[in-house]
Amino acid sequence: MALDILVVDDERDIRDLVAGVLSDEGYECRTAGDSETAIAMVDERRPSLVLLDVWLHGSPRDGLEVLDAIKAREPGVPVLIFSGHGNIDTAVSAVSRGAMDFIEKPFEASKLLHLVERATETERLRRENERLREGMVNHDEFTGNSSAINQVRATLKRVANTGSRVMISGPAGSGKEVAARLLHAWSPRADKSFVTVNSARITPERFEQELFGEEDDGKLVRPGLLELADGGTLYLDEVADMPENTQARILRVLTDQSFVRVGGARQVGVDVRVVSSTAKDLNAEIEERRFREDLYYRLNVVPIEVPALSERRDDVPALAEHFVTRYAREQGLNPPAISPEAMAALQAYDWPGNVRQFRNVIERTVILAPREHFDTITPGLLPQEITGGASDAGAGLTNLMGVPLREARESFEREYLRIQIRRFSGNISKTAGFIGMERSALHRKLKLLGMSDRKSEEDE
Ligand SMILES: Nc1ncnc2c1ncn2[C@@H]1O[C@H](COP(=O)(O)OP(=O)(O)OP(=O)(O)O)[C@@H](O)[C@H]1O
Repeated sequence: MALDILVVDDERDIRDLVAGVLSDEGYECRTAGDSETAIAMVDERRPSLVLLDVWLHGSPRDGLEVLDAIKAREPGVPVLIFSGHGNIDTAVSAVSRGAMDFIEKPFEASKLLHLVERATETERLRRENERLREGMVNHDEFTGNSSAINQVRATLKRVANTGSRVMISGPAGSGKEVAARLLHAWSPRADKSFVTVNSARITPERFEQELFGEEDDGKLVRPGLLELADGGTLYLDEVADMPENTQARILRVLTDQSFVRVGGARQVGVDVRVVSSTAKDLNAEIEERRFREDLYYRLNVVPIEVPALSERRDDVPALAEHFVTRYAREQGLNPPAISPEAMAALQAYDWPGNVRQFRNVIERTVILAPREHFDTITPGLLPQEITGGASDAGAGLTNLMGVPLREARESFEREYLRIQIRRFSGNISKTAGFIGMERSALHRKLKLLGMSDRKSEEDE
């Protein structure tokens, strides 16, 4: 989509001339001849840039007042000022009130184009960033129907419409970013950017430039991530990794909704919703003085916890179906079924890398599966690390050859029940249902095998 520029000048010739030059370069132009039309046009659709004459004959508001009105509505929209010889002072004061730069009339088309290009760089980067992220992330839905995930989804829905800050905690790969994107997609900011600040990937020396952008002699050199997120959501991934001096500055941005670029002197206003995530225990980080307590309270208005996959094993079937379908399609295959034994192995495994590891395992399995008659995923197709338990059982069988049948049977039953109970997260009713026993009979059996666990009984 072309960048949309609003040209505001009371002289029709100038408006048409500027609009003509810009249209030839592929920009989309709207024009306004007076202050009120200009403001109405900003309200109608956020422009990528406004070119504004300081002198607006016959308008209720002059150029500086129009500038204020635009900045009050859309603080992130850059404004370039046209000035005549007689009013350079006004143009300079416009810059101190938030305009990006000014250009004196009469001007050369090349000079105008150069300034416009620089002024729209933020918008171009913002779109580019969005496009890249969309391609990369593939719009994962937040798959899963465990009560934990349903609860997360319900909280996201409830807070999406508010501007509240949200902090999402959970181990690496559990889906914190997927949850944050869903929150953004459900919020009124959905048509603006979702920008990620990846604290672990930015070097501490570059942090401030990345976040706040750079300015030289009053001119924007490079916009920061905060500006790219204007109107949208800023996702602070792993906040605990943020350098300490940046923590203090972020705190100020949250209070003022404005910041100063590196090398700059004036305040730049932004309207962002901040969502942060952490895999660390922030209370411990605060105690160790690595994370600011005041920032913690600012960010953690609505806490959301995404548990490890091993704590919500009932999400495994839905996730398996989701990823098997996706990767089979990518390979041009019909999605295969998953055998009950393979599903049991997937559910019993502990997934230290959580959903990310799960996704990678399914992708690898689908890619490496033999192409002929590939209609079902069986345990043999899963990586050894996942089915390790099953092959241990084979080794166990050899060991059992040395003991009487009754002892061997008990050993087997103990191992079998241990895995099944884990697979159903300790829920005895569900385990009993699956293995085909009455719940009370299963309790008796567990007692007999010396496996009854008070916790799982209390859980029911
Ligand atoms: N509920 C889910 N439904 C579908 N895909 C998911 C889900 N949770 C996680 N994923 C997948 O797992 C990958 C990792 O998720 P995500 O990046 O959100 O984790 P994270 O908790 O933010 O981890 P990290 O802190 O390590 O970045 C994502 O790319 C996504 O494909």
